[in-house]
Amino acid sequence: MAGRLIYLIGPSGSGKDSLLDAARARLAERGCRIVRRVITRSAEAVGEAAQGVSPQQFAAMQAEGAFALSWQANGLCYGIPRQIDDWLAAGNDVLVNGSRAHLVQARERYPTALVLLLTVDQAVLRQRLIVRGREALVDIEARLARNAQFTAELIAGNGAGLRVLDNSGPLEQTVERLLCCLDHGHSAHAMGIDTNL
Ligand SMILES: Nc1ncnc2c1ncn2[C@@H]1O[C@H](COP(=O)(O)OP(=O)(O)OP(=O)(O)O)[C@@H](O)[C@H]1O
Ligand SMILES: O=P(O)(O)OC[C@H]1O[C@H](OP(=O)(O)O)[C@H](O)[C@@H]1O
Repeated sequence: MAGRLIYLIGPSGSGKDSLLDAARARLAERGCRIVRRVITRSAEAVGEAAQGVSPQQFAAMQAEGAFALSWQANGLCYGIPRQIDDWLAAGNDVLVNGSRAHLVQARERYPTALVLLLTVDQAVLRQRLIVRGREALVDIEARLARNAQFTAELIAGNGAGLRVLDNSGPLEQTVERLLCCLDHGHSAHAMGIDTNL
């Protein structure tokens, strides 16, 4: 049986990468793979969770059909390697750190995708971005401003069927919520279930 695409989205700084790191071993136990993204960010800034490439390399990879999904956001290009289709065909679930702006396209290509929206209190979010210190303050403000656009779009209906996971509290709690979602197809402790945000 084919695996399921799990498309994790949420504001910049809501904790997508942290959650995937913290849940990595337990996801692997369940046969769920986490895809390593290709990003046009410097190798030092992407960490192990992504492959950093130049814009030219990214364009060449895209032209070769290397990506199952790709998008642009925050001045960067993001690609999800086509390898995920082999994993899905082999029966593995595949977790993607996705983009809210690319949700419609992701659902078109993977109609059975489970979409998880990670949320965090706005005041906590700003603080976490500042403490993380990956972007300059001006870029942090741009990322926070970008969120307002998505809140409006999700309220307008694009978010129907999303499962919401709140990450305002300890990460361990969010890991449990994620695993509950995956094991039972629903999030008993999530902030909302099948929300129409
Ligand atoms: N539950 C949590 N409690 C405290 N700090 C957290 C929690 N989750 C994440 N953080 C911290 O918040 C910051 C942002 O997290 P992270 O980089 O994982 O977010 P992200 O959603 O992947 O962001 P982006 O989309 O910009 O890559 C990090 O410094 C991380 O350590
Ligand atoms: O704002 P939206 O479209 O949801 O997401 C845009 C992209 O920005 C973030 O990446 P990062 O902060 O550059 O690592 C997300 O992970 C996503 O890929």
